[in-house]
Amino acid sequence: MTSHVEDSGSSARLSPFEPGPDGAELFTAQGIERAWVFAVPMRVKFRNITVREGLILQGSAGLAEAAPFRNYPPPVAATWFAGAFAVAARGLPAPLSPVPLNVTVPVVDPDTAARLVRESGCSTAKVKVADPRSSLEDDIARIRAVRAALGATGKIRVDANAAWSLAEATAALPRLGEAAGPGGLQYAEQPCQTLAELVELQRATGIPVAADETIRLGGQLTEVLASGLAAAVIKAMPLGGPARAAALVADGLRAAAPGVTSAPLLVVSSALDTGVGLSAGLALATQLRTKAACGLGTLRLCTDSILTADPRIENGFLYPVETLELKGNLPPVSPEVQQWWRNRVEQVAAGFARL
Ligand SMILES: O=C(O)CCC(=O)C1=CC=C[C@@H](O)[C@@H]1C(=O)O
Ligand SMILES: [Mg+2]
Repeated sequence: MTSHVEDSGSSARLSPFEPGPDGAELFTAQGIERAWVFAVPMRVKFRNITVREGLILQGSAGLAEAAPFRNYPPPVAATWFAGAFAVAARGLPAPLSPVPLNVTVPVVDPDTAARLVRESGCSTAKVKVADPRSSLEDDIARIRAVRAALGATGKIRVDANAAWSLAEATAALPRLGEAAGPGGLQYAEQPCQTLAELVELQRATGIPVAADETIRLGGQLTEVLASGLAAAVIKAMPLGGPARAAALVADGLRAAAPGVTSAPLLVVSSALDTGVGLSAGLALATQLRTKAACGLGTLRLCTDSILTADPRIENGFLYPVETLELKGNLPPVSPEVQQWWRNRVEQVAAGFARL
């Protein structure tokens, strides 16, 4: 069920990044002084990813992360780059607050799931479900193991990454809620694809539902905030950086206010970022003053780090790191990966030129 990444390749990799001609022009216009490409192996396969890749950009205010997933469409990738340009040029607000975390439980066997929960110190767990490589019975066993490790008072969320039809989700969620035991599920994150399905599912099952892909890929943050869904998953860099993400949330909540009686829980989550992107997540959580456990504990899913010091996880909280500094002695990224990111930046530059 779980594919483990080879030990031999467990080191993070980092190389200076040479943009192509259009990318170089874009970087100069955006005040980017230096850039690097990174590749960090994952401990376990996570949403089909075994190596997390992306760019680190340095501007006058510091480091920023531009790491849209390879399969992201160009406009979503461009928004992510725009966010990185903003962070590199203007920096993050200070000071950043520590935030409570959820432990992220990938599609692993029940014993591994329980161990991840126990090691995390978190009182909220987010369990990945509905993976094509596993069954509903596997999901139920994983959730039971998580409940046993978490104790009766912990909260359990599940994330289906839009894998189910409305009918499948309507059948599966009550069973997962039962497996979660006391209190059931805190919420189910993106069980189905469309916002209409999510709203109908929450109404039909009475189980709280959160939107994720509808926001970060579908661009429907405002609609989600007005929809009556129980929670909204907000990711700083895919939404154009922490300042823009916070502004979009504030605008959306203002617009929704007259008709919506209860605002959704705002859950700031990682995009499997390095410590650079996670710092932007901390900035967003600080600005939104969200009390919900954040999905920013994902460094545990990686084998290694590109920074000399990362935001620190302690007792289920993430604490900011004062200075972001890249390690100086990492092995280089493969030519194929470097070329892929050169092409990605050329494509993003073409999009910016059309604006
Ligand atoms: O929210 C968390 O606990 C961790 C982050 C996480 O689950 C994700 C990070 C990156 C890509 C996504 O597919 C995935 C998610 O769907 O929320
Ligand atoms: Mg999600």
